[in-house]
Amino acid sequence: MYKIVLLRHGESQWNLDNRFTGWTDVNLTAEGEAQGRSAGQVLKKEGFKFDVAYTSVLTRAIRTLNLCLEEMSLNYIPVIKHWRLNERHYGALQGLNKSETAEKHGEEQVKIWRRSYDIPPPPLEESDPRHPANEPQYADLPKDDKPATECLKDTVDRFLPYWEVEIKPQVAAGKSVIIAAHGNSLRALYKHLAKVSDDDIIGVNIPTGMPLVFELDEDFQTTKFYYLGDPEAVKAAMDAVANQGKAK
Ligand SMILES: O=C(O)[C@@H](CO)OP(=O)(O)O
Repeated sequence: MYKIVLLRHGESQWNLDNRFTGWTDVNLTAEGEAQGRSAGQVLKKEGFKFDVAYTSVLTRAIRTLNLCLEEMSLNYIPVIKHWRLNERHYGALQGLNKSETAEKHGEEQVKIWRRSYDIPPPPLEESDPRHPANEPQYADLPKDDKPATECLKDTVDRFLPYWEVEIKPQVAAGKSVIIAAHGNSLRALYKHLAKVSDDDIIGVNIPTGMPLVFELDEDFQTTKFYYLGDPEAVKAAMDAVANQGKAK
């Protein structure tokens, strides 16, 4: 049996401001830092130890992972950063307030942009400084890999090859793995591991800073998955994420 841990980054400044974030590289709030540390404490208490960690190239996930590993006295393990674990690109919505967008376009439209499987938000122009074509950390990426926007399906399509080719072989080789990433990039992996349908993934919300454990059999079929922590707090945090797209 294999066990892997998925960890969404702690609260970011734009989570607090309720703004669409995507590939925007915002930092953690003090609360987000505390969530990263508390995830590490819970994992340590539950007896988890990791051999290797994967994260995105975005500060909020990298720092959450580092704070978590520090609490676990695991600063020494390899941390592999890859853009394929980045948050779903939110296109031209990046930077906008979610409630204000719901007031302007309607809650239903915002829910489609936030949670539908295959409808992407409006794209960024390639000339926009926020487009990955204009950001130095993505200079080496082939042009076709630099998104102007993404729906969840696009995120699945770029995350799963990395899971299959890089992460899964490590797990199969007996390494204990933690993946620190983002609400929607983790929904992409969750959808695959928990075999959630395109329709049902709309209802899945992943809270910040709460370790999510997947138990897998030898064939990498999920036998069980659960959050560590108080179930009521987990439920309240999931509902809070869902409600971010409501008009005020
Ligand atoms: O803004 C974002 O990038 C994501 C995660 O914070 O938000 P949402 O939950 O609305 O998909």
